[in-house]
Amino acid sequence: MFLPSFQLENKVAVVTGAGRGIGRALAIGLAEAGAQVALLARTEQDIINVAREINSIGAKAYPIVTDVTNRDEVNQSIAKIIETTGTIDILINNAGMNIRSQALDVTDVEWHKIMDTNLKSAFIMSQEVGTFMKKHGTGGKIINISSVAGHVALRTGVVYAATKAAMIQMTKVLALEWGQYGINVNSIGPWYFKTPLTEKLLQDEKYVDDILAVTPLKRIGELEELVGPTVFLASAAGNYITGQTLFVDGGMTIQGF
Ligand SMILES: NC(=O)C1=CN([C@@H]2O[C@H](COP(=O)(O)OP(=O)(O)OC[C@H]3O[C@@H](n4cnc5c(N)ncnc54)[C@H](OP(=O)(O)O)[C@@H]3O)[C@@H](O)[C@H]2O)C=CC1
Ligand SMILES: C[C@H](O)[C@@H]1OC(=O)[C@H](O)[C@@H]1O
Repeated sequence: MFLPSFQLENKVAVVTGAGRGIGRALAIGLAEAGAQVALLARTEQDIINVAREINSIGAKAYPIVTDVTNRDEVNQSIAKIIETTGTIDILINNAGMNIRSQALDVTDVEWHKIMDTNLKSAFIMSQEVGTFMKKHGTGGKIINISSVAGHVALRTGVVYAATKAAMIQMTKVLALEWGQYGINVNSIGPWYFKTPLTEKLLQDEKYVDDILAVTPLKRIGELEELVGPTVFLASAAGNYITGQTLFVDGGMTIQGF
């Protein structure tokens, strides 16, 4: 037998930013692969709605209102997940936001908002879940949702780009430190996908033309095309992959001239 399992039966996954967009899609996809899924976000109704979608396919979901930039709330939510399920096997650091300012216009408030939401949250979630995984001794999978913006220069803001580049480097160092505990740490780097974060931009035909001009596959990605690579990295099929960033980008990051 050479084909490993892509199934996540009996696994417990935690998804941050699971109430909308990519996080919602990843949470449902992980549940479809067999996982129980804890859904973390600040808007209770959003995560309740996603939990209902997951329950409707016969899977278990745990909506837990959490501001993942707040260490105390993170600790309380992780303790609640472990108390309820007994374990955490998979962490998806997806929560993120952007304020698309030119560098000279960025305020301190904007800096801290983007840094805390995109980078600090991923780090404190990884610290708290990594502590459990190390102590529990059964390893685990941590997947950070970075962006092509962390690898090539986009016009969507320098602070956001810095957080996404930092996520890629954080992925490598955590993979180095935690490999000995059987914890795989990887990143996914999406190009544009239609979500509430990008919806207005993707309604602008000229903007979409600009996107497609630098996208070899000449189309915007579908959310299920992010779910597949994420489930792959979260499953046994990804057991010997760590410290890597998988760009799910229609070829955008290889486009030269
Ligand atoms: N859409 C795209 O084209 C791309 C997106 N990405 C990345 O993918 C990730 C998801 O993006 P996308 O789905 O588009 O974004 P959305 O704005 O659609 O969703 C963001 C999610 O994160 C949650 N969130 C935001 N702040 C916090 C917080 N402090 N605590 C807990 N949850 C929080 C939101 O819920 P709530 O407000 O209720 O807390 C929401 O559920 C982000 O990291 C983004 O950078 C990367 C490349 C491209
Ligand atoms: C592709 C980027 O991650 C994405 O594009 C946007 O406009 C968002 O603000 C993000 O930067």
